[in-house]
Amino acid sequence: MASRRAAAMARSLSAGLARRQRFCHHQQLQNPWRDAIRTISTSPAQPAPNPPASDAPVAAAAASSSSKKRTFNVTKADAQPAISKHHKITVDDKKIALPWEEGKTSTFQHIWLRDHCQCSSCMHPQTKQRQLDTFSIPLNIRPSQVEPRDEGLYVEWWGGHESLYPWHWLHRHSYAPRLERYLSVQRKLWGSAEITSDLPTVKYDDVMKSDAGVAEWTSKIEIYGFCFVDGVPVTPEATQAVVERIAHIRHTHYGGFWDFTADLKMKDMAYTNLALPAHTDTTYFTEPCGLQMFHLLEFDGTGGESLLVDGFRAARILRDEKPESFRTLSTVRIPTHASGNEDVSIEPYTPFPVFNHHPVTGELVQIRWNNEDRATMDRWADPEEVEKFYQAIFDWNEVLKRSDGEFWQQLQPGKPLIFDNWRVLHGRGAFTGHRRMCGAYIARDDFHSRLRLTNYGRDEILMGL
Ligand SMILES: C[N+](C)(C)CCCC[C@H](N)C(=O)O
Ligand SMILES: O=C(O)CCC(=O)C(=O)O
Repeated sequence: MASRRAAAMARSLSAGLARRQRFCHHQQLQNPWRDAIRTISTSPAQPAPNPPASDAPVAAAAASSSSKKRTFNVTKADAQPAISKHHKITVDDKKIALPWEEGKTSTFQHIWLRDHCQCSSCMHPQTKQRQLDTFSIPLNIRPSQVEPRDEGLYVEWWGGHESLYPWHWLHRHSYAPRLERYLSVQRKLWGSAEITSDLPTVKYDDVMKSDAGVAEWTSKIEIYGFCFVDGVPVTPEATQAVVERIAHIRHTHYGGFWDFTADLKMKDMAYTNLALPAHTDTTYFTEPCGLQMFHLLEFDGTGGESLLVDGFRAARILRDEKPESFRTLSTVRIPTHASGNEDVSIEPYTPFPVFNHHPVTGELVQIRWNNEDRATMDRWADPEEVEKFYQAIFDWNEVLKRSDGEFWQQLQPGKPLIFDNWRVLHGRGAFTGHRRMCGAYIARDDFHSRLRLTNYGRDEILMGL
């Protein structure tokens, strides 16, 4: 029995790892909880501190919920972190200390643990929203019993509410110390030569018929910053159906799904036959669009090639070669606007710099660069900064224009392109003749939702929330 179970565990874990290999073949996924099979230690139950005097505040909500039939919402993961067999779980008036087999000890404040109870009366089983009234928990709440069990840590609280915290949940959410890194994908930065020989592409049929196809598609967009879809019927309808396999379209003042030609129907230079230098779209929104799809439906003229530049690679080059300019473009906020159409004049609630970094990790997460949509820059903390800013954008432009970073491709009917508008800059050569393009925007968070769910599975994602 045990060997069959171990074999099943190994199979499901290796399947999980295999799936992860496909998703993250360009990165070392730092997820120790997925790479090691752990057993569960059953160290003896620890006597909890004496229950409080009878006049201690008891959480009314907790007391009433103990009468309802509840499930603990516990799904046992294939591999669980194990608590130490040799060190005891300790409980004081403020927190619980959990010694892990790996040698570290996590501490959790009682109020935090009670507030994060996963049972079906505290966490809505369908909506995964907290339905516990946090503010009914006494701030000085303490457990009346703590007991390690196979599935996890069992706690009975003052007032009788019972909680069960799966070991893998506790290990994942350990905050003192943090034990696990968030799921993160190491992106593959590219220059034109290397990407031309290895164009990220997926098949229309794969994308349309299964979420596994969408998993491959979204992971390639995340790793490379763009991806072609091969074999799409040359119609706006089929193109819209493909892009909606990722998420609903983000509507803007250009409409939802767009189908455009050089007719200036919208008062933006995209609706002309002019060349457009490398830029990111919608820099005038507080949140620029996440993905953008282009499908060339008709073209009978000359020119009109599409340009892609890996903005994260270009930013790294600028940082290494001209650190002062990189710093300037990471700090100087650039006003932007979209005011061509009579009925709009769009600006973000505040200007943003070209390079926007994650507030916690510091990593570069978003590039906002469109020199055409840059508004008048008349707010300088120090007017001496003006020359430094122009030097910085000249340096940035010089890097963007380097041929080893420019990937030029004439789009083909039937093979639409989708790209990460927070990372990859795009542009176009001037053209003659009739040229009809269709496509759409998708919001960044909607893209990431689909990326994570199709590549990691709902249980895994929910466990991390
Ligand atoms: C909607 N469609 C993609 C056709 C045109 C978008 C216009 C792009 C605009 N100049 C910007 O940089 O945001
Ligand atoms: O027409 C194209 O190929 C691209 C237009 C463009 O850059 C845009 O719409 O932002």
